[in-house]
Amino acid sequence: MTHVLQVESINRSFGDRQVLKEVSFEVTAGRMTGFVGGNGAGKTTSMRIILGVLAPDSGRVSWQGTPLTRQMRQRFGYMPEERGLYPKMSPREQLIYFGRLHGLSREAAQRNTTDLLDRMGLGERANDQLESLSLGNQQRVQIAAALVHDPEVLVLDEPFSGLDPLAVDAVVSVLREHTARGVPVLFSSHQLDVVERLCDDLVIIAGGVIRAAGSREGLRAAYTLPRYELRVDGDAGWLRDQPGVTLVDLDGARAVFDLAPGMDDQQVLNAALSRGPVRAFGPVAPSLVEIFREVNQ
Ligand SMILES: Nc1ncnc2c1ncn2[C@@H]1O[C@H](COP(=O)(O)OP(=O)(O)OP(=O)(O)O)[C@@H](O)[C@H]1O
Repeated sequence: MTHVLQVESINRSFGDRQVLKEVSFEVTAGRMTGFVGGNGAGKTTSMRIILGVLAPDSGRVSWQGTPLTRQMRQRFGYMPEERGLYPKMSPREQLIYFGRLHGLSREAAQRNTTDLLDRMGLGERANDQLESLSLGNQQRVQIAAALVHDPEVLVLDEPFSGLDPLAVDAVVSVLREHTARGVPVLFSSHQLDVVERLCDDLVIIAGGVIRAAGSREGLRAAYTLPRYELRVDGDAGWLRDQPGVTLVDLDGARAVFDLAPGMDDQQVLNAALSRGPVRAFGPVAPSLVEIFREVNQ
């Protein structure tokens, strides 16, 4: 398979503590992949190994079917957990510097810098000293630094932490442009609501082991309970006596219920319709928070 960043059977220990165990997952071109896991689960360690900052004890990482080399990684964009900008330099100087470091011509580096600073809402602060910017704005510069050389692959460690909702949207729109051009994007986050909103694929890690991976919809479907929501005009209490129905929550006209295996949800819908108008009826998809809790149990 081409155009896929492949992490294959990575193991890594620190001393006698194994923190990554046979970690395998893929980041597909043109998709935003959210990497989620609790504190100490192994996200940063995995990302460092992808970028070659840290060596695995065994396993490998490949891009487009070829094991990564230093030269290939030069074309990657990486936002490390430990932010590494120069406090006395201006955002503009830093971004041009990083662009040049990754092989861009001066003109291309300047062009990309101007464009990115504008897109990130930093145009007016472009020439201020970085340390005079708010933390959220410094974070935007850090993200821009990972993007300035038009990377082939993007790996971002907690890019959204500390950003206000408008900044999150600005960053997401820039990242979406990269995915639209076929760039695979891997980002870690603790903000499950943000991940849920913007990722196409998900990788969930706990205790150094990949617990679940796949498309957001696929995971939701896999973890969907036989749980439904019904909203009617009157009282939905009659559901109590409906065969196969176990009420989970009843709030007058709104009910959440589980349906026994093999029961036909359409029978319940018909029963509801025979009593009056039905305003909503359908399966309840689990939130990412619920999936996350379940795989961490
Ligand atoms: N250089 C190191 N030396 C020793 N232990 C380390 C080192 N780096 C990471 N670890 C350990 O490896 C485990 C995984 O850490 P890692 O930073 O990858 O987790 P994480 O999922 O990124 O966590 P968080 O969400 O808290 O940032 C942790 O138990 C951590 O203490």
